[in-house]
Amino acid sequence: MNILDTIIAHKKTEVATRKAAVSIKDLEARPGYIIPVRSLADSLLKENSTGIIAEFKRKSPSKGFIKQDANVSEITTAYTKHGAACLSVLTDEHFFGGSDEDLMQARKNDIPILRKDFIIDEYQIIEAKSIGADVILLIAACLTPKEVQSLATFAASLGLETILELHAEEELAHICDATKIVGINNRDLKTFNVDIERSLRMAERLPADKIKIAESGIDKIEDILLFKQNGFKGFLIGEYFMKQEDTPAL
Ligand SMILES: O=P(O)(O)OC[C@@H](O)[C@@H](O)c1c[nH]c2ccccc12
Repeated sequence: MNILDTIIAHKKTEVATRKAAVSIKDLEARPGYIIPVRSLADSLLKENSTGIIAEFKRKSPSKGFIKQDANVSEITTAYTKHGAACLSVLTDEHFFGGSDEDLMQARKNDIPILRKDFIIDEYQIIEAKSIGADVILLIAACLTPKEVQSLATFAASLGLETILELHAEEELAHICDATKIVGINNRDLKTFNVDIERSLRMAERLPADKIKIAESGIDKIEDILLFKQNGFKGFLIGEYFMKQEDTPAL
């Protein structure tokens, strides 16, 4: 089993446990459920947008701990103050050391928030809304095209946007009407190899009407300029920011 298979197997058990513990009715009654949703698409298409999607990530299976004692409130507020277009908060506990609580703390910032997790079930989308997320991620490598279509349509019915994450050309068939934002992950989630050029190669193959985001391994302004020249509107950056002693100016 590769790491992605391991994560998904674990996620299935986790979702079953969560479903048994908290009913959908209880999720819908949470205060976060009724707060207005902020649009990532609108934020990225603003003329003066930095396009930066700044991620809060304590650890990852590929890197281990990046910043174990990181303070989510301080870091996400600094990201927002320095012009991030969106926050991304890992909520997966087991592999990434995140939590729903982290996202709820980040929610005090008035910009869109991506719930970064491995979504395989509608329940997790209701959960995302209940903790104040605006955007969810659907990863093509662990879903069928039909599942993407159905989960993205469900998210839209709750007012949430979806980023469809692609890595390989074979996954282009996962693109559907319900997903207007497409992220290209430069990191292969099965091997952890990072190749920045991947975004550029895949970009040529994407329909023109999709908003394009480059994800992972970005640590230079030159990378961002190159992505911009190739039509990317968003740049998802985690490790580079999390490794800084001070949160860097954008
Ligand atoms: O830390 P990086 O290399 O800047 O990458 C951020 C983000 O792209 C990465 O965390 C990510 C992209 N897709 C994912 C899916 C699940 C977990 C994590 C991810």
